[in-house]
Amino acid sequence: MIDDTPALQLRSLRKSFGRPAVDGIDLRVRRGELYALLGPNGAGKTTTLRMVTGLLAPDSGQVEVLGIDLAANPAAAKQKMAYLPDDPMLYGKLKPTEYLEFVAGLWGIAPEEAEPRARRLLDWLDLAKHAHELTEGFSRGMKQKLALAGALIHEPELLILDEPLTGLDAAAARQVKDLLVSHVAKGGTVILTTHILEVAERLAQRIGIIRQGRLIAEGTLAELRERTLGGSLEDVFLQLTEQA
Ligand SMILES: Nc1ncnc2c1ncn2[C@@H]1O[C@H](COP(=O)(O)OP(=O)(O)OP(=O)(O)O)[C@@H](O)[C@H]1O
Repeated sequence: MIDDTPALQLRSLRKSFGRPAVDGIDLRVRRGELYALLGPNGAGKTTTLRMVTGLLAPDSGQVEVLGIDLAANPAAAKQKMAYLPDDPMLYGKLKPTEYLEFVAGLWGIAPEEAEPRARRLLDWLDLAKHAHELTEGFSRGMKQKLALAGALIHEPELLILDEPLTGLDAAAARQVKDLLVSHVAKGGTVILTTHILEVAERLAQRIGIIRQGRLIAEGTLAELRERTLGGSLEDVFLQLTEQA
């Protein structure tokens, strides 16, 4: 039997901070998909992701991660996903290996299992040569990559990343993009927000556009083009968000 449980299902998700930030979002992301959420500043993207990852309680609506209801079973749902916030927090007095061991410990991963995983991630993200330096001396990009490694240490199926490429140089951006594409190629799922339209255009199978807390359009780039006057993703985006 084919398991068509979506990686993520949102039903009428709402959050208001005095005024609505997320105003009834329904979303379904398939397993094995790379889905990009776009939207102008303040559209509600980060608020949506924070509710998906259990950091913020919705006013109403439902979040289901790989068929698990987040509100009913938060620990099981969180085990399935990783969240990379746009301003990840690290512990400056730890070295990358210590940080990854620490995060692995929080997930209850045995050290003999955590150690090779950490080494693989540090190699992959080209951080191995800094493995024994304190992270307080790291550049923004190095911190971002280490935070990503920390988010991946428990080998989650669903990766949720808020602006993962902001502040990365070309080489680091390439490493992170390769990692995301490889995750999807292995059957995992990635949901990311980005203001870099070219990233969405090149990586995402589907793109969702959020405006004023609502999902106003969704589809492949070709489908979004059909709904508008066409042109580049930038043209399509600006038309859909009425910024053109
Ligand atoms: N903790 C909070 N308290 C009050 N208002 C908030 C809070 N978090 C978000 N908001 C408001 O909710 C709205 C949506 O914000 P959000 O950060 O989700 O937007 P975004 O789409 O991620 O924007 P950006 O692209 O600028 O990161 C904004 O009007 C913001 O000011």
